[in-house]
Amino acid sequence: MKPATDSEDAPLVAPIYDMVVVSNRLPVDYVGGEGAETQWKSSPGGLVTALEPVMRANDGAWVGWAGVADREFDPFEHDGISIVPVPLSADELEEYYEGFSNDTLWPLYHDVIAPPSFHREWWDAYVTVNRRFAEAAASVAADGAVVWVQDYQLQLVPRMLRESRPDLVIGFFNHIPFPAFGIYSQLPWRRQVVDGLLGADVIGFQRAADAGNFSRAVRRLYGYKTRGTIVEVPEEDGEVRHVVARHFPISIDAAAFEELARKPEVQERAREIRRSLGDPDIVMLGVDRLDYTKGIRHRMKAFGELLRDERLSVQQATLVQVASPSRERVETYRQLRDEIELTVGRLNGDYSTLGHPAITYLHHGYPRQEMAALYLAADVMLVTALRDGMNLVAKEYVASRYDDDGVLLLSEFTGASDELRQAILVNPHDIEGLKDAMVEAGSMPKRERARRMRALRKRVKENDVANWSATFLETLTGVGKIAPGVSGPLRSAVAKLAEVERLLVALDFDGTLAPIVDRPEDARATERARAAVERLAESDDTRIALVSGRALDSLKDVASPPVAALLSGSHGVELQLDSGGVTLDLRDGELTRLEQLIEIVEDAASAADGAWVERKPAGIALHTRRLGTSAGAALQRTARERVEEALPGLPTRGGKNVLEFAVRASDKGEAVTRLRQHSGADAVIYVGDDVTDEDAFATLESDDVGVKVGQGKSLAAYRLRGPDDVAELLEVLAELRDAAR
Ligand SMILES: O=P(O)(O)OC[C@H]1O[C@H](O[C@H]2O[C@H](CO)[C@@H](O)[C@H](O)[C@H]2O)[C@H](O)[C@@H](O)[C@@H]1O
Ligand SMILES: O=c1ccn([C@@H]2O[C@H](COP(=O)(O)OP(=O)(O)O)[C@@H](O)[C@H]2O)c(=O)[nH]1
Repeated sequence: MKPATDSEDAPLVAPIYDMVVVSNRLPVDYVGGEGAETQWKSSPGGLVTALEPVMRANDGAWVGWAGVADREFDPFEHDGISIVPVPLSADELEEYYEGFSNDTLWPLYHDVIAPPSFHREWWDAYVTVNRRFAEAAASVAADGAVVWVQDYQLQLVPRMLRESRPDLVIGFFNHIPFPAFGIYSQLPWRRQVVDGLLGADVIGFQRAADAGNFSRAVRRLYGYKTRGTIVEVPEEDGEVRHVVARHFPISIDAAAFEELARKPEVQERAREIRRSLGDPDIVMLGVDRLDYTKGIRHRMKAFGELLRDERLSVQQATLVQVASPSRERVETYRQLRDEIELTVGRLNGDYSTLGHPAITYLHHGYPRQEMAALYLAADVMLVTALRDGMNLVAKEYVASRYDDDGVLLLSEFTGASDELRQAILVNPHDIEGLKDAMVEAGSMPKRERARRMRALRKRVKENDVANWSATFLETLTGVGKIAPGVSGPLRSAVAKLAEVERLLVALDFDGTLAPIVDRPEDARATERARAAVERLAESDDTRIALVSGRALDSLKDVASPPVAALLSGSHGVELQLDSGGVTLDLRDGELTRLEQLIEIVEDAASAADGAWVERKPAGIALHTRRLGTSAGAALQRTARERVEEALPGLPTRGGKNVLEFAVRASDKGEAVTRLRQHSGADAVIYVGDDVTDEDAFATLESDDVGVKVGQGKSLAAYRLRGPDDVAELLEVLAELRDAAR
C-alpha cells in the first residue's frame, strides 16, 4: 500500500476510470499511527467482503469514506485497488452516518426492530453528503463510465449523478432489505429517496421480495407503470426511461474461503480452539457485528434455557459468540451491548464450570484466517438474524466446510435463506422452535449432516461473488464474455422452474433456435434445438410457444413447429392458440395505412442494392443485412424519415439489421402475457436474442427465467452464446422436468 498523507491541496483526481464503485465505506479504515503499515485496517461488514474481489478484478476506482472524521486523504492505492477517500466532518458523521443512515434508515429498512428516529437536520446532512459522494464519483469517472453505487447510505447519488453526468451508466445495489410499503411510507422523505434511486439504470436488491416492495413503493408514490422487473420512468424530455429493479443475491469468494480452510495451519488452529473450549461434543458458533438485527439475544436466551432445562450441559455443548464492534456511538447499539454482556455474565455465572464455559464472548473483529478456523471448529453455526439483507457469514461457513460436515441453522429472515434451503431454517422469534432446532442440529446424524452440507456447498459454489458482480454488471452494460454452455446459476434457476406444475417455454426463433442467415427464408432450427423442442412439447404440463417477429406463415415455413406449439408472429400481432385460428383483423384505417407504408418503404428500398422488404400482415420489415453497416444505417434513416413524414407516429422498431413498421402497436411482451394467460402457466422461461425480445423479458415475474442469447444490454438475468447452447438448455430443462414428475 502506498502511504496516504493528509492533503493540504485539493485531492489529485482525474476522470480516467471506466469503472467506479461508490460506497459509504472504503475497504480500509484509517486507524491512526505513523507508519504506512499501521495506519489502516480492514473495514467491518459484508459489503466490503463482497466488493473487494470485484474491485481487484476490475481496474477501477473505489470512492468512499476512510472511517474517520475531519481528515482528508489523497487518493492512494491499496492492494491493487485505487482508493478515492471522501471526507466527512464530525457533525456529518453524527448526522449523516450515525443519525440518518444508522438510526433512521437502518431500523426502518429492517422492519422497525428498533424504532427509527426522524430528524430534519439529519436528512439535510444526508443530502449534503450524498452530493459530495456524487461529485467525487463524477470527478473520477471517464466519459461513459460505469458507476456502481452501493447501499442505503447513498440512495440519492444515482439521481444526482444522472443530472450532472447523463453520459454515465449508473447501477445501484441495496445490501439491506427494502421494507414493505406500510413501513417504508413512515419515512418523511419517502418520495425523494425513491426518486434518488430511480436515477439508476439498474437497481439491485438481495431478494425478489425486496425488489417487489420497491416496485410497489414506486407505484404508490409516483404512479409509474411497472412491468415485471421494469419501472417506466417518465423523464422531463417526454421520453420514458426503463429502469430495471430486480434481485441479485450477493455472495462470497467461495473458493478463497475453501482454500483458507484447507490450510494445515488453519486446521491446527481449529483443533486448538476446540481444546481451549474444553473439548466439548458440540461447539456452537455465532459471528455477527454487534447489531440488534442479528438476533444475538434470541440465540443466547434459547441456549440459556436449554442449559436451564438440562436438555444440554456445558460438558456437552458450548457457545462461542463473536460480536464484532459496530456503530458504537449510536445509543441503540450501546444499549444492546450492555444487554448482551449482562446476559453473558449471568449465563456464565449460572452454568459455566471450571474448564467448561457456557458462552465464550468475544467483542473483537477477527481476520479472515481466524474466521475460517472458527468455522472449522464449529459443529453448529447459528445465524438467527431477525432481519438481514443477505448474511455472508452463513455462506462463509458453508464454503469453509470442505469436509461436508457441520450444521447450519439459519433464520428464514435472512436473504441467504432463499438460497440455502438445506439449512435448518428457523423463526428466531419462536424461542421454543429455536431451542428444538438447536438440539436437532447438535444431534444430527453424520450422514444427514453430510447430505445437507453437500447440497449447501453446491449452491454457494454456483453463485459466488464473481457471478454476482458479473450478473449485475452484464445487466447494467450488456457486455461481458459469455461462458460456454449452461452456467451453474442458470442450471439452478431452471431446476427450480422444472418443479412448477404448469410451465410455459416461450422461444424466439431467429438467432435463438436457428442461426442467423443472410436470407431469412433459409433459416432453420439446429437439429439439436428442434429435437429438444419436440421433446418438451410431448408433455401436457409443458407448453411450447414460438414468439417471432416474422409473419406467422413465414414462421411456420421455416420452423416447422410441433403441432402442440402455440405461435405468435409479427411481434405479437398474430396469435395462433389451440383453437387453430389466427387472431388478426385489420380495420379500414389500418389497411389504408398499411398500403401507404408498403409503397413508401418499397420505394426507399428500391434505391439500395441488397435491401430487402418483407411484407407482414400488419406491417413491413426492411432488411439491410446485405448492405453493410453504414449503407444499411443510411437506408434505415431515409425510410424512417419518409414514413414519419407521411404517417406520423406509426410504431417502429429496430432489430439486428432490420427496421420494422407496424400499423398496429403490439410487441412480444403482450404476446407473452397472452400466452401465459392461455396456458395457465405457473412460471415462464423466455429465451431470445434480439432487442425486440426485451419487451418479453420486461413482462417476466420473479419466478420466471429470462435468457438473452448473445451480447448486448438486456433485462434478462441469464445469458447463452447461441443456438447450440439454447439446445443444451432445453435438454437440461426436459431432463429436470422428467425427473421432477
Ligand atoms: O459500515 P458499517 O456501518 O460498520 O456496517 C457494516 C456493513 O453492514 C451492512 O452489511 C450488509 O451487506 C452485506 C453484504 O451485502 C449483507 O450480507 C448484510 O446482510 C448487510 O447487512 C451494510 O449494508 C453495509 O453498508 C455496512 O458497511
Ligand atoms: O470478526 C469478524 C466478524 C465478521 N467478519 C466478516 O464480516 C462479514 C459480515 O457480513 P454479513 O453479511 O454476515 O453481515 P454484515 O456485518 O454485513 O451485516 C463477513 O464477511 C465476516 O467474515 C470478519 O471478518 N471478522
